[in-house]
Amino acid sequence: MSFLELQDIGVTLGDTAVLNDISMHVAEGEFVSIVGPSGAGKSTIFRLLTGALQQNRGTITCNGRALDQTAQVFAFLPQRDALMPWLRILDNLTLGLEVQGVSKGAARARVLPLLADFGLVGFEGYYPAQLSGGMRQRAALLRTIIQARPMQLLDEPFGALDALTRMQMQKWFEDRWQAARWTTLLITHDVREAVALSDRIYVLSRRPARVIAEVIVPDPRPRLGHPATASAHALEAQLLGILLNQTGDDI
Ligand SMILES: Nc1ncnc2c1ncn2[C@@H]1O[C@H](COP(=O)(O)OP(=O)(O)OP(=O)(O)O)[C@@H](O)[C@H]1O
Repeated sequence: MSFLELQDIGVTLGDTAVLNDISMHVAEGEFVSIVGPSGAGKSTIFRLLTGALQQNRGTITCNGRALDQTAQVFAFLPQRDALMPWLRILDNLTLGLEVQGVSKGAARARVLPLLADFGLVGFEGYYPAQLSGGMRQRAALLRTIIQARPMQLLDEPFGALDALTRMQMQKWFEDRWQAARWTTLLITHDVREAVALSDRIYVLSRRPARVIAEVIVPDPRPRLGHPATASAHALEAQLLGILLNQTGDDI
């Protein structure tokens, strides 16, 4: 049984049909990515999962039960403004736990041992604007992961980074994921990133989004830091071809 299951989800916002009969699933410990054209409706799926929006049609279940918005299934890394600029890094890191009701002291005790692995030792007292883009994203990822929720929702976590930092972060994240096997749903525009990190990839059409392809990535991990295999290149080309067929002028 899948951990998360979306069945025939339809969303209309105002007069705009955004999602059209979307069905997808994620198994426990699986890494699944969603790719699709700009404005297709990818983030809208996360808004449904986090309870910010209600679907017009279809069902979402988690472990076979209707998604209970109070069950705190998901740790969510939003696309923008992931860190509070007015809070020091350590306070940003503990924020998610404090919102769950964990005391500041207990939250710090959970965060501090992980700072080294996330490359943040010595930066606890800095404000987000004082860190590099890569460090800010590592902090945002740590704040998400430390919540120890059953599933991570990551919306373009590396999207704002320069190309070199993005590659370094992807490799770093692949290593962390391989060790921890967080159940993960990732939104990305980057097909290379999707192929490098995922077990499975859903491709959405342009709006109103429906699933137009589902591909399995068979390559063993770790994948990054090695030359990509011929099958990975072929998958990337296949995904790009599907996406380019979907995009008009709004890519
Ligand atoms: N309140 C609303 N009324 C009408 N349309 C809306 C509303 N909110 C969002 N939309 C539309 O829904 C579509 C889906 O938005 P969403 O942010 O989910 O796309 P996305 O695939 O995540 O985009 P991107 O890749 O650019 O981040 C967009 O085309 C947007 O214009």
